[in-house]
Amino acid sequence: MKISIGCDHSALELKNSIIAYLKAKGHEIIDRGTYTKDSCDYTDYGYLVAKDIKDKVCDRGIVICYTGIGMSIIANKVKGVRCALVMDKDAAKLTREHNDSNCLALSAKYTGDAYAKEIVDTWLETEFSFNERHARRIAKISKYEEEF
Ligand SMILES: O=C(CO)[C@H](O)[C@H](O)[C@H](O)COP(=O)(O)O
Repeated sequence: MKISIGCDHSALELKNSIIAYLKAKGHEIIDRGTYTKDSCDYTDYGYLVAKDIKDKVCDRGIVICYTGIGMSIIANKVKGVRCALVMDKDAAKLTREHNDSNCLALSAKYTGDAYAKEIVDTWLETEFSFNERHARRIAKISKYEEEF
């Protein structure tokens, strides 16, 4: 899979660790930064990843900040992006099955390195359940998005 990934200063180590992990598994990575621990704004990196999803230059996106909240907010501003902030493996599975989420937000504060990788694996490996009610709700998200 081609995965775009970005973080702010608070999540640099987790981002780099996940990138190394995913590359070792054969995934293609677009690293949108940040690249140093200098304080920066999560908005700029979350936007770049979300834009990659919107522009279809990647299959999925992963965004990471201290809580994961800021990143999920900015990513969800971009049309077509369904970003889920996930701290639990079961939720990683459910957000793929129910929401067909195309972006995963992680927290460097609340989620340790090993568990974050388990979440990433689950999220990448779980397919959307092509169920009428889930498809209908996702279509409504797109419809409401068009209205604003
Ligand atoms: O947006 C956030 C909070 O929801 C992110 O976790 C940021 O990483 C955090 O705000 C960064 O804070 P800092 O004090 O500038 O390191």
